[in-house]
Amino acid sequence: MSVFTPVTDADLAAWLKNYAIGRLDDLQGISAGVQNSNFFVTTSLGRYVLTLFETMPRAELPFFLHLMAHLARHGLPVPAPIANRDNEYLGTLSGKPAVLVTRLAGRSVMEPGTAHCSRIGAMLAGLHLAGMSFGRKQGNARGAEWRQDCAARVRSHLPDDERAELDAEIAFQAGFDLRRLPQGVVHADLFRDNVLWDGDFIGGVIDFYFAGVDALLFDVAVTVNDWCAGADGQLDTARVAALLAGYAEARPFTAAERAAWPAVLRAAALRFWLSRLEDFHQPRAGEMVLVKDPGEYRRILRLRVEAGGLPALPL
Ligand SMILES: Nc1ncnc2c1ncn2[C@@H]1O[C@H](COP(=O)(O)OP(=O)(O)O)[C@@H](O)[C@H]1O
Ligand SMILES: N[C@@H](CCOP(=O)(O)O)C(=O)O
Repeated sequence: MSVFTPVTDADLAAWLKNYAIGRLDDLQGISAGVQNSNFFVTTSLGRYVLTLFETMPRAELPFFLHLMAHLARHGLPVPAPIANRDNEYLGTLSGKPAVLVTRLAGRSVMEPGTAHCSRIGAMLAGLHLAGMSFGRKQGNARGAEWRQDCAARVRSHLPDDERAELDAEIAFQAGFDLRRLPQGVVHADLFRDNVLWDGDFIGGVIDFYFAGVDALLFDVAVTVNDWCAGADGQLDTARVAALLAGYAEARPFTAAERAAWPAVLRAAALRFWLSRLEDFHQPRAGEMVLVKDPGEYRRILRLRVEAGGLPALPL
């Protein structure tokens, strides 16, 4: 979505009295996104995005909000959370934890070229380096343990051949520990639809609500699987090379990362196959709900498993 929880103009206008951003002019539900309810909010003083958190525990939210504020301070183009008159980022609206952030300029580019991929690689490395000085710690909510648990939840919904594929990948990943690789704060969902372009420049990186501490290479793999694949899921070697070179210029890869790369690409593909399977087989109710195709990530995973000639990480 999605809008799972509606917000009325009257409720929002009353809520905004606790902020210093003027009076409400317009409120529009946003149909993109899958996990939270999002709205574009225009006030007499500016343009914002309102997010109502649907399922995440309230205690986990300050990590994301302070991370965005931290990265914005480090010059990265991320939404800045807006503090209310009590100096808090997080409030409550329609019974849900809620935040306002700045609305960033630009549009997603869904058919990126090598120049886009090079910038994305550089920005991701910048995000990882800036994250090193972020003091709060919270694990990746879609990390290795979640992947095992989610597989156990969805496998009974699958036909035999698909279940066998899933079981085989879970067994493979169980023998592989991402914690041996360099760790840090990862975005964990840096898909094309989470980046807004302002001409040739990155105008915004959004959707930090899957961020957490994990292997930095996992983030690179999530990003490569989305930005550098064709419609058939095959990797485009020129885009992969551009993204990895852009990244490595700021943070060179380690020998352990180079050895682990094929397995990490698989872990990253598995993570999105699983979440899409869960959303597909156990959908949540809502006013506008977007469900993404699990088949796309099953295919991507299969290709990464079969791949002989995966582009290597640069030295
Ligand atoms: N700060 C922002 N600035 C501009 N657009 C935004 C911003 N945050 C979200 N959006 C828009 O809302 C859509 C859904 O947001 P997203 O964070 O992906 O949803 P979800 O939280 O459900 O994953 C995005 O695709 C984008 O169009
Ligand atoms: N990027 C994920 C889904 C997460 O949704 P988002 O709208 O929060 O990016 C996917 O493609 O499965």
